[in-house]
Amino acid sequence: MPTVEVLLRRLDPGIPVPSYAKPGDAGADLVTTTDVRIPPGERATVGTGLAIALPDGYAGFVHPRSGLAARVGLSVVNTPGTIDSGYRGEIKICLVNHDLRDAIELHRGDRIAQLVVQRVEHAIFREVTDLGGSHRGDGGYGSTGGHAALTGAPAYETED
Ligand SMILES: O=c1ccn([C@H]2C[C@H](O)[C@@H](COP(=O)(O)OP(=O)(O)OP(=O)(O)O)O2)c(=O)[nH]1
Ligand SMILES: [Mg+2]
Repeated sequence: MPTVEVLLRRLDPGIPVPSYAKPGDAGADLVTTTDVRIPPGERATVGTGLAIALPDGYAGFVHPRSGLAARVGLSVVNTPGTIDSGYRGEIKICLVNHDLRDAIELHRGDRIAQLVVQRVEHAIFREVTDLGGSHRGDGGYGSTGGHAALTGAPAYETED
């Protein structure tokens, strides 16, 4: 895995420096600094106790952890949260409980999301009147079919 140095401050010295659980992992786990209870369907913003300085040309993306998502319905409201290279404040995470029945109890130090550091580029937007042709053209929003149907409707549209 290629690496990039990211300057980091621990605003909360009791919180570990983020680390990758396995050598090929894309995300380094982030923890909550506080205990929090998220009722069904509600959200809560928690601190991670970390501030970073990403190099120019990089951004951080805060993704949910799939195990917690599948097990209890925990996700990130604005997934993936975008950490700009110029941001020096505490990385915060806006969590959401997608479960409709049970609250989620989180405790200080629990790993609740993961930070993916990626290269990014700025576009130079050049306005034109003709974008040129492509195979897809302007077909979007399910134009290729195969999307799930609502209850009672056929799974695939038929030609007749
Ligand atoms: O999950 C997140 C998302 C963002 N941020 C911080 C870092 C980021 O650089 C800054 C701004 O994020 P964003 O641009 O997504 O939010 P905004 O609502 O557009 O705020 P702003 O007007 O400050 O850009 O907030 C976090 O700590 N956690
Ligand atoms: Mg913004």
